[in-house]
Amino acid sequence: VGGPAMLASQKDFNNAVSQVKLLKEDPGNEVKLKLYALYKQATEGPCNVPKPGMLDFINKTKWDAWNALGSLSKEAARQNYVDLVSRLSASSESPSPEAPAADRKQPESDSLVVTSEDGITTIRLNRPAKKNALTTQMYHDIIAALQAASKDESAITVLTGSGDYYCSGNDLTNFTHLPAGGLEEMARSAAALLRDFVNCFIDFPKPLVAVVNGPAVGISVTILGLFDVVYATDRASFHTPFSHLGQSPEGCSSYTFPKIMGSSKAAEMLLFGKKLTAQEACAQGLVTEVFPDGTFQKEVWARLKAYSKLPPNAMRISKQIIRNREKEKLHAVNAEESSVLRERWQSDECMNAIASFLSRKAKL
Ligand SMILES: CCCC/C=C/CC(=O)SCCNC(=O)CCNC(=O)[C@H](O)C(C)(C)COP(=O)(O)OP(=O)(O)OC[C@H]1O[C@@H](n2cnc3c(N)ncnc32)[C@H](O)[C@@H]1OP(=O)(O)O
Repeated sequence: VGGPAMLASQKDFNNAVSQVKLLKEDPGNEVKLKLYALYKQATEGPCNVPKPGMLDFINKTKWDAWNALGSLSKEAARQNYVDLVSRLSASSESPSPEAPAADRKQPESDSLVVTSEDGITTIRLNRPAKKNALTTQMYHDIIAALQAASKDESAITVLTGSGDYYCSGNDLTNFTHLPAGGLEEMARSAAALLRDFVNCFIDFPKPLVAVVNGPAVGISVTILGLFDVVYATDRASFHTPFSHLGQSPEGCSSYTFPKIMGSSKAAEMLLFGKKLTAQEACAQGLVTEVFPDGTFQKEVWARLKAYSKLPPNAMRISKQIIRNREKEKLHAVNAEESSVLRERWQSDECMNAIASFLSRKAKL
């Protein structure tokens, strides 16, 4: 998806190692620890040396930082090291510390806005005139934004929407741009994109928060089961009209929804398209907390800013413990859901439903 970004070379890495020694300002212990861990990972690979004893405090702290990088590849660690040094060099030359996302590759279109501030990377769906419906380009951009956020300096990542909707799900006109290979090829490439997109949520290593600023439809609802926390305005609703569209569940919801809310509540949503209010979604465990619309943004962001000051490694590790044993299962579910949808998208039921929406005969 989108092709892998070019990773830093050994020469870039060696230059960065020399550059660290020339930094004008001491970057502080936390950053030095991160540099140490990345250096070890880049040169020796994952930590497999014995853990120092409790009283060997300094070496134990260093070991913890290295070990927290888990199975990060040598190449990715080298890239992260080079990025970190380049940020440190830039900030020791310029007085502006508020640009942690300046080196982030910006999305290809204005329909997605990615910012990083106060330890929070925010990915904002920005197509309010179309209720933030997800175009093919937006899926690619969200994948890239999540990949960048997983490596940046922020502690927490947030997905939210601009305007009155959170997201109206897949842009139904995505299905009207038939490639040369016809419907079959369209369904194949959409299924591959869906699988990559959902995999990024399954694998995302940091706390991931949905700030649901309005109604949510389709895939924007199903992936909520892969978020760590979901805050919603009391104006939000949660709608998965798959049967109406001749489609079937995705985003691992066929597994996460029954687990979260019990099989019969999940079936009412996923089979019959029952739309939940924010309060109902909260009572069923899909939403963490509902806020009055008037104070939603203020209350939620104040809370997230406070959470973003918590030790980031502790949050990552806690997330790993909570989620890791499920990962294999989730990847299998995602693969199955994507493959079933590949068939569904070629069905008459689905084509008729989409044609009906596009010709304005039906609204959900
Ligand atoms: C490759 C991965 C594929 C993953 C598959 C995922 C499956 C899903 O996500 S299924 C869910 C698909 N979504 C829908 O079916 C929602 C369709 N939209 C609606 O029913 C309504 O637009 C609404 C209930 C969301 C909002 O109704 P409202 O009356 O308030 O506003 P509208 O005038 O209808 O919308 C404004 C504007 O936005 C366009 N639009 C809204 N949603 C979509 C959409 N999902 N796809 C394409 N376009 C959408 C709508 O057509 C209007 O456009 P115009 O102003 O140009 O008429």
